[in-house]
Amino acid sequence: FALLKNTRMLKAVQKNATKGDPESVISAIDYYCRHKEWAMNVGDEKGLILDSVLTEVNPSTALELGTYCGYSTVRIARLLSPGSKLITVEFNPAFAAVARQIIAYAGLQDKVTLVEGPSGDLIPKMKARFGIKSFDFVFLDHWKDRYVPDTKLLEDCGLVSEGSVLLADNVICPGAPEYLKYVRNSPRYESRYYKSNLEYTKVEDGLEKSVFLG
Ligand SMILES: O=C(NCCCCCn1ccnc1)c1cc(-c2ccc(F)cc2)cc(O)c1O
Ligand SMILES: [Mg+2]
Repeated sequence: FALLKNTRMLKAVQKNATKGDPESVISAIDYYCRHKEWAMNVGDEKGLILDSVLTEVNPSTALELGTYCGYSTVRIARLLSPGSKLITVEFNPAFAAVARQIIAYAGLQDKVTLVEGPSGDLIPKMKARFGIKSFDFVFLDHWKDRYVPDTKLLEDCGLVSEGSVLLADNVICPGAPEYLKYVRNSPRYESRYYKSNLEYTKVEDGLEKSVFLG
């Protein structure tokens, strides 16, 4: 049933959004998830925080861990400067299939590379495969117990450098307590919590922004 939900979301985008217009794709998904079926997109409220952090960083290379249906992928890619690139990683092929179509519908496919597979295997291959020096911005929104191991992996692979910004979704709900401990206790990060709500609900959640100090 959950997989069918994603195709229903795609249908809602194709029906209600304008092809090539990212804002209308974002609105169509938010409307669908608020009024028809809840889904685990970062959503409109936390999305505004994502937008503001992204605009501040203005990354030339960005990484997203956890594509899902591509909602935050579209939010990020629509704000990238010309020539900037976003790599997004999704483990679930059914999610990835829907995301590709939603990203294409928004007209952002030239800015986005969607890679399918386990983040733990893909991260060490990023430099070789994509010629990435390091990521200026990383959005963590995948399995919450992968936030710490994948952050350590990014450090060990030299994929974050001084000034790189990590932004993590769901640090309260479902929660990523080990991650909060890691970035808040590490002398290598300057961390800040942005209080918000779980997408489309009144439940508390928030985003943690952590600047890598090198
Ligand atoms: O689990 C989440 N995301 C990961 C999905 C799978 C990632 C697969 N993958 C991709 C790449 N590598 C692995 C998530 C969950 C919730 C939530 C909150 C409350 C509730 F009652 C139920 C669910 C809210 C979110 O905002 C989330 O992001
Ligand atoms: Mg999330």
